[in-house]
Amino acid sequence: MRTLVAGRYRLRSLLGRGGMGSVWLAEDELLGRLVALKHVERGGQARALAEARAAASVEHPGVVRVLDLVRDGGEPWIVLEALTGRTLADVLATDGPLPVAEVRRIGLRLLDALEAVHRAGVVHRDLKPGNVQLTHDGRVVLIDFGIAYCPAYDEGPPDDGFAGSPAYVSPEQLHGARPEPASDLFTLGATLYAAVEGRSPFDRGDLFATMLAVTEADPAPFRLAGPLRPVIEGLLTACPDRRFSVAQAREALVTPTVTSVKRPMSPAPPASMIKA
Ligand SMILES: Nc1ncnc2c1ncn2[C@@H]1O[C@H](COP(=O)(O)OP(=O)(O)OP(=O)(O)O)[C@@H](O)[C@H]1O
Repeated sequence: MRTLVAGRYRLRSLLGRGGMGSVWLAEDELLGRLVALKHVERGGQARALAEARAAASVEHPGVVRVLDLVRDGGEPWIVLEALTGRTLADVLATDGPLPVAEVRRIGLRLLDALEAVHRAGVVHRDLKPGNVQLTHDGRVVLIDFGIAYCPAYDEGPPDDGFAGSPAYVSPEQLHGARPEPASDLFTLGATLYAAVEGRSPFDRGDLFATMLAVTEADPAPFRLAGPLRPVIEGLLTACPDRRFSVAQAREALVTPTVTSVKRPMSPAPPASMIKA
């Protein structure tokens, strides 16, 4: 494994590995500071450029900062601010479900981040516990814009069929609908459910059953959410037009007495949309 990338970034240690590639802690030897380097191993230069542009178009403390996009031996590396801490997924795996007050704080910070993302015209499309970094200084940061939709650069809706994480996507994503901000609010609901209940609301063990649950079933029973249940249900409303907006979710999080919203049904996805 090379240790110096683009003649400047000295790789120090592996921070994480996902479906698209690996993320390294590195030292920027020119400026003498630490950065995170994401080696985009799948999808090549075009995918890396799309990911870097989508994240770079948002300037907000709740969104990972993109510093550069470099090539080394023809391979793309995204240079990101180095975040401390762990992902929400890691925290849940080791510590179990979080207290209501902490989930409320995370929810409010993620709403701020999503508002900035949507104001920039971007749809993240992959909000889930594994893409939320909780830093040591209390930041809640949205990472991984690998499948984000950014109309300023994308010519049309993504042609990748279903993309996202089945246990967290919205029903309309499963149907291949044009990406809309409302989808990120559904995935926020699924993420907050997981944070307070300790598991995905729709994961049924296998891919097909999980996708059916997203489109047809109610979330798994609430046991620990307490006052957060109404806002999570409002966000998990199947019909995007009736789903909670950022403003409604924020209001329900700060005054958790909103009446519970019944989650309407939506049709199952066509079999052609389902990838193994
Ligand atoms: N800027 C950063 N600072 C510190 N750690 C990071 C940073 N970005 C990502 N990571 C770590 O690297 C891991 C993988 O990052 P990321 O989710 O961007 O990769 P991916 O290949 O797109 O993953 P996935 O397939 O899970 O979506 C994250 O879970 C996180 O632990």
